[in-house]
Amino acid sequence: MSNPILEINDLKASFKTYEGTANVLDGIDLTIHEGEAMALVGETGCGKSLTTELILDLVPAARTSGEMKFKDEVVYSPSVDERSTLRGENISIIMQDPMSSLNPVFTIGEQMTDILLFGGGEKSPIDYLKHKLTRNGAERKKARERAREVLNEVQISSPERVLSSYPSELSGGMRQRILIGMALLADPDLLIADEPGTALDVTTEKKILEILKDIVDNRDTSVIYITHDLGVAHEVSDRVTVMYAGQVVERSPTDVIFDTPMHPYTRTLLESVPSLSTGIGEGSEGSIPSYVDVEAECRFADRCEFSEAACRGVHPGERTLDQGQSVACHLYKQDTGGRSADDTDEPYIGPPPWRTEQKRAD
Ligand SMILES: Nc1ncnc2c1ncn2[C@@H]1O[C@H](COP(=O)(O)OP(=O)(O)OP(=O)(O)O)[C@@H](O)[C@H]1O
Ligand code: NI
Repeated sequence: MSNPILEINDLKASFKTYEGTANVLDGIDLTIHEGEAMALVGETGCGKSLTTELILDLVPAARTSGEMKFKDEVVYSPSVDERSTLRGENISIIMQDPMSSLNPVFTIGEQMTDILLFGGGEKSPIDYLKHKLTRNGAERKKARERAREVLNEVQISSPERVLSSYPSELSGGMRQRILIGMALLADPDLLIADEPGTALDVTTEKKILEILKDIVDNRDTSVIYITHDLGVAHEVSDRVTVMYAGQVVERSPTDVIFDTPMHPYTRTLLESVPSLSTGIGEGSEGSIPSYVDVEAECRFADRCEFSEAACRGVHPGERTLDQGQSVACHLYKQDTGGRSADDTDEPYIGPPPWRTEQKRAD
């Protein structure tokens, strides 16, 4: 396997709310390798966006702990007060909502060249105007040329026209492509795509995902796709990380997880992927627990048909299985004769209970 580009260790994040402290992220570990496409999957509110926004330090209200490394450089650690900011340099994020990420009063061309000339960060209006007036025409022309290049890359066939347009003059699909283009301007080594295209109709969303996948394949960029849909993950990713209520419950190569989901939550997610024949997913019952006073150590315990006393008292820990899969679930301790996840050197590799039931029925 290639080198890790991003490593996150034991990331925790909480918020002060009127009801008390919301402990949202509960020790997230993530590793992305060079050139790898990872899908971060889980239902709404489970902390997918928060995890990736913390990488870019976009959540000032969050109280955090843990360690983060990007290309072997420590960007965040409990011993360091100030985080170095990676935004715009090596990591780009494609936001979910094209309309709120584009400025309605500037043309696409102006917005793209401004990113190239002044960076994407916040500036005071005075600084901004000063810059804008002093930059020379040649530089601006070069920036516009580069903007045209990335618009080609996102398969926009009339880049000149688009560069002269205002966001409101373009379709939703077009705007989403532009956001992808903007994320590419900085030539990022890691791209984070937060549910790209989900605000659009299904056909357009599919097209957006295809374009994105082509770009990622061509550039060999590492990418994190955030999605609530395992069907999407199947199309675009090499590896899947499943989150539930601020915890990672399972990781797996994409092709393996569809065949053998190990965590009961992954299984319910799979059942909610619309089947090709009926087009209707079953969905799963219940919703994620409140992050204020989460009691169970496995946060899925309340919704899990296999839950037992241990699930509420002890965090299951993550155990490595065959085929590059790993799972955090007490189910996979039972058949090891009661040994805990930490002291066993022969991890339980038997099938999940629903598989055994299937076999009996056959
Ligand atoms: N600034 C904040 N202040 C308070 N709570 C926050 C803040 N940002 C995120 N949260 C909480 O963190 C939890 C996780 O949110 P997040 O947006 O990461 O979920 P998600 O998995 O991306 O969901 P979705 O699929 O709906 O985008 C939510 O309960 C949310 O209320
Ligand atoms: Ni989100």
